[in-house]
Amino acid sequence: MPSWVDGQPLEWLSVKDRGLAYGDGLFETIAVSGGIPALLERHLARLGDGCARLLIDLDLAVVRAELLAFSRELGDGVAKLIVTRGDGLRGYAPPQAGSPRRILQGSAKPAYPAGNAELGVRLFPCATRLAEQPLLAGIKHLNRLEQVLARAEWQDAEHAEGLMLDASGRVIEGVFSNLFLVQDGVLLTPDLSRCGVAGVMRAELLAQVQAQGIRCDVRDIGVDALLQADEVFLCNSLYGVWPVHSLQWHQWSVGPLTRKLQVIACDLLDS
Ligand SMILES: C=C(O[C@@H]1C=C(C(=O)O)C=C[C@H]1N)C(=O)O
Ligand SMILES: Cc1ncc(COP(=O)(O)O)c(C=O)c1O
Repeated sequence: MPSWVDGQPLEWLSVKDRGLAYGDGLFETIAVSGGIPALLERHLARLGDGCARLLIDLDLAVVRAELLAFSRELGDGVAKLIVTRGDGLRGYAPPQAGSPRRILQGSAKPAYPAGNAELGVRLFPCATRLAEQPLLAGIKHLNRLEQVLARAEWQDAEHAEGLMLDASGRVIEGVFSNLFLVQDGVLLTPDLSRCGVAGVMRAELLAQVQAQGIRCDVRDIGVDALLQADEVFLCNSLYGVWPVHSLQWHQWSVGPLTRKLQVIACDLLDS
C-alpha cells in the first residue's frame, strides 16, 4: 500500500514531529473507490476548519492535488491523511514559522460484517466520557486517547460500536461514528459544540435531509431521549450508515428513515 510524506513516497518521518510529540495536528480518513476519494470537498472543508482553529498554515490546494494523485495510485481502499504542525523543539510553544507535514497512508477498506448494515449493530455502553472543550469540538485532531480508552473497554464481536457520553451525561456519538435518532418522524443528532467529531458523513446526511424537506434538529440529547427513539443509527465516511438495534437491555427496530439515508450514504461511497 502506498505511503507518502509531503508528496514523496516515504515510510518514515522526523522524530521532531509535533504530531508525534503532542498530537499537534489533524487527520482525515477517506474512502477511495475506483481511484476517486469520496466526499473529498467535505473532508477538505473540515481539515481547513481545523487548520484555521489550530493556526496551522496549510495550503489546501496542495492537499487536494496530492489526495487526487494518491487516490489514483491507491485505486480502492482508505486514504488516511495526517497533517501535523511539523518539526519543533521540546516544549509546547508552537514554532513561529512552522512547516506543516502531510502524511498519506493507504490501506484496504475494513471488512465489516455485512450484518452491521443489514441487521444493525449492538452498542457497547462506554464508561469513558468525552471531555468538554469547545476550542477543539468538532475538529478531527490527533488527540484520540478518549477513543482509544473507550475502544479498549470491549473485545467481543457482539458489540460493533460503543456509545460515548460527555462528562455531563449527554449522548454525543459513537467511538468512531456519529449518531442520529428518529422521533415521531423528526431526525435528531447531538450538538457537538462542546466535544465530539463533526463527521463528513453526518454533514452530508444533514444537507441531504434538509434538501428533501425532512426536519432535523441538532441539539442536546439525553440517554432517556435515545431510549425512547423510534430509530437509531450511526454513520461515518467509511461504512456509511449502520442501524443500531440494541444497547444493553434496550432494543430498536430498523426504521424507514434509517434505510432511506443508508441508501444515500451507500451511493455516496460507491460513486
Ligand atoms: C480511527 C480512524 O478513523 C475513524 C475510524 C473509521 C472506521 O474504522 O470505520 C472511519 C472513520 C473514522 N471515524 C483512523 O485511524 O482512520
Ligand atoms: C470520534 C469520531 N467521531 C465521528 C467520526 C465520523 O466522522 P466521518 O464521518 O468524518 O468519518 C469519526 C471518524 O473519523 C471519529 O473518529
